[in-house]
Amino acid sequence: MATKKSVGSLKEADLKGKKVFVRVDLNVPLDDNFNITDDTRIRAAVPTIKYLMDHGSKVILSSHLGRPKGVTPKYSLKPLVPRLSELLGVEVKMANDCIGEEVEKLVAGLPDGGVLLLENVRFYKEEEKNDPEFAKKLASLADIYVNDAFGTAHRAHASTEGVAKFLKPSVAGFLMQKELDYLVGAVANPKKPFAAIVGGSKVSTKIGVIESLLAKVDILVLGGGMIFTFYKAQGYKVGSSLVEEDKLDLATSLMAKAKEKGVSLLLPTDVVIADKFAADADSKVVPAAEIPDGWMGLDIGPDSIKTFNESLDKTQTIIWNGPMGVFEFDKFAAGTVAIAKKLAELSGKGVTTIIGGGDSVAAVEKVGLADKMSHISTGGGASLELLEGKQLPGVLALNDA
Ligand SMILES: Nc1ncnc2c1ncn2[C@@H]1O[C@H](COP(=O)(O)OP(=O)(O)O)[C@@H](O)[C@H]1O
Ligand SMILES: O=C(OP(=O)(O)O)[C@H](O)COP(=O)(O)O
Repeated sequence: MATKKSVGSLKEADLKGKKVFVRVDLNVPLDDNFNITDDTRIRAAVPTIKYLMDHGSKVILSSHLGRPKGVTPKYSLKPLVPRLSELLGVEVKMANDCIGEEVEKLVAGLPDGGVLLLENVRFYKEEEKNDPEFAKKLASLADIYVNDAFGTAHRAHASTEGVAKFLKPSVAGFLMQKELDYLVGAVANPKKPFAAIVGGSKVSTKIGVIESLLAKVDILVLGGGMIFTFYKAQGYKVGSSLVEEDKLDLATSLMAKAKEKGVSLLLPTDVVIADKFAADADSKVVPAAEIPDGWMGLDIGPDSIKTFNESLDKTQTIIWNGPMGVFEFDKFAAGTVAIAKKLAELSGKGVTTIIGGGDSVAAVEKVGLADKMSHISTGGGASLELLEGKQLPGVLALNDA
């Protein structure tokens, strides 16, 4: 079955004076003093909220923060109110709960265009259990449901899935639609040649993505910790690099599958090795097949960067998931930085560049190139599931267009 891409549109909904329950993903990182260290997800939620405000809706925002077990003040959404208010240009009201009488009163007092933020929906265990009675209580607050929480769309929870059953219309917000357009649309009908770059630590977490992409791409570039399993499968010495011994046959079969499908599979030809897993490790560049005992590969080497760049120059669509090396250590960030720079450069030339969530987004942000890409996903797990060809419960629950 094709992944659901088309869902009811927010633009078709009658919004004036309506109470709209909007599930957003405001699960942002906070430091020990409750300062927001990355507000990307808040900014990404703004277009839908503003649209609803401008169309006279009473906006009820719901989100989770972290993974609390019961009511946990540390996971309150209150610290987000000032930034949200600033971005929206209104004073956002905060509820101390997400259901119940006090919340109902606050909703009743909302003017058209007003915004109320409900407290962390995961303070109730019923949320993650997708309890229908709890979903019904959430739904009873509103007339319409909008799901804009792409980052949580792979969870079948009460506020992301259950609530849609009790409210009509239930539609996707603009962020959700944009994520689907890129991660489903661009991948299903890419401008060709189409390349995927897959990195990250382990083959095991990316098998589904690699298999699914092998059916679609012209070029598959592999980097990160997973390459050593591919090297070992070819009989190379890998020193103390990360290897998944139980995935050697799988690596061999993925290489065979690429050949069978005519996909150009590119593995790094040289690697940056280290004498220990540390920021201050001794390092040197060696050919991929010559990693000495006691050394581990932590980044792709300069020759590989050159070859990868030359291949990427020929493409029209690129999707990237997973860093090329241990980019958290500056010494081993060059491969990841080079790929980020190449994608930024190609975006400027009209190539569609999609960053599929997770650590690759952190890497692109670290080098300040986030705004140069065609699309940066706000969901790690959710984008991975989409790229694997899975359906997202939060999307399936919405009314079809
Ligand atoms: N050669 C390597 N050896 C060990 N770890 C690596 C290597 N290359 C990358 N990594 C690590 O992989 C992690 C990201 O992996 P993963 O979670 O699979 O990526 P993503 O979050 O983008 O999907 C990073 O923390 C990075 O340090
Ligand atoms: O941060 C999130 O996921 P992500 O780290 O995979 O992008 C989402 O807010 C989902 O959170 P969850 O994984 O606790 O359900």
